[in-house]
Amino acid sequence: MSFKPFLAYSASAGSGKTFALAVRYISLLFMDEAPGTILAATFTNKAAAEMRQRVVDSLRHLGENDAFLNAILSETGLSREALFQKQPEVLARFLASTSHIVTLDSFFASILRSASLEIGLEPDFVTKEQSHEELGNYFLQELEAAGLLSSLVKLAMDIEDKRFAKIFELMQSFYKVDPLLPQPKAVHHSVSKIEEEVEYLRQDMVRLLKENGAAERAVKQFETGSVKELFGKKLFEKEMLGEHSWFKKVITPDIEHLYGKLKERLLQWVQTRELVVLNALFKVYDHYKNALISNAKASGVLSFDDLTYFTYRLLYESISKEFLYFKIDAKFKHILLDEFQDTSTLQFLLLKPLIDEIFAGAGQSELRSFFYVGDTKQSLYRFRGGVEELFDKVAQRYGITIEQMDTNYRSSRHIVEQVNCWFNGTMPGFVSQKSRKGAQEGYVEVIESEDLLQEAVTQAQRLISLGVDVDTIAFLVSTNKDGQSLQEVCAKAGIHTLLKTSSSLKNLPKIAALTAMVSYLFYGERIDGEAMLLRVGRSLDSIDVSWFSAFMSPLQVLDRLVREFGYFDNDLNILKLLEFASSFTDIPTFLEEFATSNIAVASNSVHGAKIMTVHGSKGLEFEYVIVLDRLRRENSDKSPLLFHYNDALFIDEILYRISGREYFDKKYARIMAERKRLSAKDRMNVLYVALTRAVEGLIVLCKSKDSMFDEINISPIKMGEVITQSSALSVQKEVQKADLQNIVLSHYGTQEVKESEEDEEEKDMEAILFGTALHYTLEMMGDFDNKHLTQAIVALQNRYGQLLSAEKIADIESRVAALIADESFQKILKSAKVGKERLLSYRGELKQIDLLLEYGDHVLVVDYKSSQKFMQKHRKQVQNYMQAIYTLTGKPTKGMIIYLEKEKISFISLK
Ligand SMILES: Nc1ncnc2c1ncn2[C@@H]1O[C@H](COP(=O)(O)OP(=O)(O)OP(=O)(O)O)[C@@H](O)[C@H]1O
Repeated sequence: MSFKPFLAYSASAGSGKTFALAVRYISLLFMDEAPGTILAATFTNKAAAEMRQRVVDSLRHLGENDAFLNAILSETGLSREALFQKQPEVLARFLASTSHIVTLDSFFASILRSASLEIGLEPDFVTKEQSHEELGNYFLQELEAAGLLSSLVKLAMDIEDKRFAKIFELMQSFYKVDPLLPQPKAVHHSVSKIEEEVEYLRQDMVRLLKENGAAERAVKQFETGSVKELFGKKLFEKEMLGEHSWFKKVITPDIEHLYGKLKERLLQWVQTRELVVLNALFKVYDHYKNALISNAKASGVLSFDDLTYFTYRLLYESISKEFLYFKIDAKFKHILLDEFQDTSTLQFLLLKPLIDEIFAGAGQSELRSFFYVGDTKQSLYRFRGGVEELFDKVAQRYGITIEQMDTNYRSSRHIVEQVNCWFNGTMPGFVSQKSRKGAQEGYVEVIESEDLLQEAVTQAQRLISLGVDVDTIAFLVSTNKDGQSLQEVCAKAGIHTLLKTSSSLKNLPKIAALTAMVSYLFYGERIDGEAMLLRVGRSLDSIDVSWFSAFMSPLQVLDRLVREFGYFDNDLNILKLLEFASSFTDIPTFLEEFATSNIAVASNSVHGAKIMTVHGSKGLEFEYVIVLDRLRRENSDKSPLLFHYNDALFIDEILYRISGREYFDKKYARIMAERKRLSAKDRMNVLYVALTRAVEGLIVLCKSKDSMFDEINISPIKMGEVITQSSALSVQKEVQKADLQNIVLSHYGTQEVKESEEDEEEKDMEAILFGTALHYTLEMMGDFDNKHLTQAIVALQNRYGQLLSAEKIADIESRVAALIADESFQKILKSAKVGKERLLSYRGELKQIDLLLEYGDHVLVVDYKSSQKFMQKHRKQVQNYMQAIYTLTGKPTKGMIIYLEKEKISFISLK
């Protein structure tokens, strides 16, 4: 057994840190640890959901991933036999208990919820960001009630600094780190008194300079109208005035002495001003904080910052540890943390009581463990309080061994080599990675271009034309705005893309077109109907909508539209829209509510190249990555206050930022230099994250001047070739207009897109309905397992509940259950890339393939049938599909008909 209870991995991108975390989690389960005692925290909800899925999948299909299996065997020390013997029990136990695979935020929310009454907060709070406007109002009311509105005005006047205009942001930046803030120091001096002294010194200086015959321009440096103006003079960067060429000839010991005193006084001036400003800010901040707290308590709506603040108060100020454990009904014996380099001090402090508890019990007979992984080269969230220094500090504090991992398991050979080459020597502390044995050659290309957007489109089109599936391409950009620009250009070029911000249902063009059609029918604006008609290749004059009545429910109208125009197209998002519409009785309310809705897009129904920011891509991987240089200038750091953290990672200094202060204040100069170094490091980290996301191919598009890649001395190169597994399988997933004109789409839910000639089979309406519903269930299965079957049956009931009897639904469920329990079926899925309901256009016909399984060297076309009644016809149909796939891919193509009959599942292979 190689299980080390206290361990951290600090390792480069793609070296398997998240993989190791999953292995460790499952190993603990096999070591008989209860799921409820293990806390596994990831950075995003998506990562947490993936981790949960991964645990279930791995427990179900333990034997299918050798690397995973071997790692678990080594961690647990169990034999293969023992492991497989335990598998059903471990899976059952995991599924039956509460697991804690979560984000830190949701974990803190759960702690807070279980004991919130202790701090006067109702446990049914919701977590949601609130608008600045709303918070601003609460804040002003609070200040007014305390008679402090005038101090806010005075503060604004005193500071006369544009950066302070965003006072709420400043207040919020305090609130974010509230427990870490220092007490403001008392003010011992008066600003006006210091200003008077400065003025005397300045006048003396002018007099002395003139007496010594200084040139006019030299004297002028000191002939200023205010202390602020004098403070801003660049000449103060000189330690001694004599170092400045304009004063060299006239310098005397008296002048130099005066210069020193002036600098001293100016430093005292800025420090006193800082204290005055901070004290005023803190006074106002107290009220801001009160406003937030009472608002959160009254409304039951908490922002993420509120969540952290309240949890901190709960853990550190309100209750005992014993009481907390009693309340949260869990005692964690194992903690596993991913992406630890981006953990903030506060987050760590919230976890600390739990970690301390683990170490307090270490050495006793019970197994306890703490494990964290991260890569300080990938820390991107300093601006949100992430402190990479925690990585080492935590290891030191608890005596944890930090281990390295040197092999890259993610990327192809050329990518690993090229990343080594770019960062070796340019990124401090970078250690080259090795490629894993048997890694693909892969592909890397760096292209210089002045029109990055156009080039990105050209490159994506080229990849697609070479057979790359558009779903496997990701564009990485610097900002959301850059992403939007790229999405527009891609849309014009006909490349389907998914932007993170477009993941709300109302932003999907297909759904937007459908709801606009409802709007057209109700309000009569012709333009609203155009988008949908264009998509189905019809015109307003050619459609009959006489069935429409303004008194119909939104659901009825949508349902009718979808049926009339064959719009369903197996799209889960249509179902989501129908579900949403079902709660409205009138059309105008539905349209209004939909316009402001935020309904998540069905995750497995989203197709297209992904567009995301580099920050958003952290921890993820994609087959092909196109990284774009920055399209817009980077915003400069304008924050008016600088926080300085001490060794314990608490804030020990808040510095008022003013240009030129570094000439007077050594500590400030040091902090500014450190900040500059860290910003440069952050920029480098962004490049590192961006360039390490690709599995197979990486294309970098950079500008010839002012490129963000300048820091790693990038230059055009090309290594390797694009080699795709499934050349032409990226056939249109979106129905093209031209195709639609040639075919008649049948009603949604049917598997056959082209309506075939009337024949005996299709006259039996009952059988058609049953067959359609069976296909629909199979189509709704995310994966072929029982969990997904349960979900698919819910979808089936939603859709066909009115049309099918309970008996028929139960029949469908048992047929699909029998299919997924069938070993030979699971065997054909193994090592195949699974495509469901693949739409392809062949010789002017649209074909929809139930299940397309792509293996390394061949393809298998699978068609489901509910009865063997028309076997000959079925064979012909599948052979037809095989021919189409063979022509498109050039790969040997086999066929299979799966008969899902009541009594048995049978498989007919076709060659
Ligand atoms: N020991 C291993 N054997 C085989 N494949 C592995 C192994 N470790 C990791 N992988 C695979 O390599 C890829 C990268 O792994 P993973 O995401 O865990 O890396 P990471 O270190 O967390 O990366 P990042 O720092 O970018 O988040 C994944 O596809 C993973 O399944």
